[in-house]
Amino acid sequence: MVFRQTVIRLSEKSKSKSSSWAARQFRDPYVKKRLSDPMAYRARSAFKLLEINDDSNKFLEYPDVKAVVDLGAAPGEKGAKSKKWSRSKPTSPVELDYFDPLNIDNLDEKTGDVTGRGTIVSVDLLKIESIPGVQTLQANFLHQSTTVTIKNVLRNEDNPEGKVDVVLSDMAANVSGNDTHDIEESLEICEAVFAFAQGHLRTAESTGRRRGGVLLMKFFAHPLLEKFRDEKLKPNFNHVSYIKPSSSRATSREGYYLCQGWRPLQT
Ligand SMILES: C[S@@+](CC[C@H](N)C(=O)[O-])C[C@H]1O[C@@H](n2cnc3c(N)ncnc32)[C@H](O)[C@@H]1O
Repeated sequence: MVFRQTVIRLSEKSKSKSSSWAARQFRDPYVKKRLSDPMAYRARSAFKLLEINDDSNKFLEYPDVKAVVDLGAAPGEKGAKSKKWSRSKPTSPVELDYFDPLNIDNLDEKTGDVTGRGTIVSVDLLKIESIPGVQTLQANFLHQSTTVTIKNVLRNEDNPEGKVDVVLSDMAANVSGNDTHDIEESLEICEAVFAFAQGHLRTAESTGRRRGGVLLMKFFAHPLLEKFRDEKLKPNFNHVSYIKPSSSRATSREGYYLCQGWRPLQT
């Protein structure tokens, strides 16, 4: 498997730039254009992420957020069907075929240079088209070797332990129609994501922020998932909330747990 190397250059300039991330995003006419046209987004999750970030004390925008792991990152049906998603050379800025919703790499769309403050690793069973500034990995997250690979990608001289500041999981198995089976799969994925957080998430204490160390995960509503939240998430995070973004289909039983402030019971 091939990785596109992220160029990491930490500068005061890029740090201050990133703090006004959302404001810039919404002022940017090209982003506005893409917001007005959902088909121009590679992934529907970009909308959910923007919405959740905006409504939740903008957890992605802290300058200390330098490593993000994005699980289940391949575009959904809508994005994949979009013609605009092809990798052909864009003829004008509004036809750019990528959008990094995290923007932590501060990609210069004109030059293609990446001058950001950190690393994004995107993982999916399906192939993810390359995104400038993002390291993509086609792999089964449930395999232990995937975790090892992610850690190796995250490791660098600024992050020798391969720690993560934010873990995002939009992973979900295909709905089978068998409720018991679908819930079991959702639980299995959530347990695996939690186990990854246990090994890799930076603690709130080490960031000096009560809400530092963030895990945002998709789940399918069911009492077993509530039990998981009460037994695993609540005791290990300072703040856990349930989120149903308006951009998530009302008919879907999907929801998100936003867990902020990792304070593991056992390290
Ligand atoms: C809801 S889709 C993600 C959609 C995408 N984030 C978007 O908004 O367009 C769920 C994704 O999780 C991925 N997935 C499910 N199980 C996985 C696993 N064990 N390892 C990696 N990816 C997985 C699927 O391949 C699928 O692309």
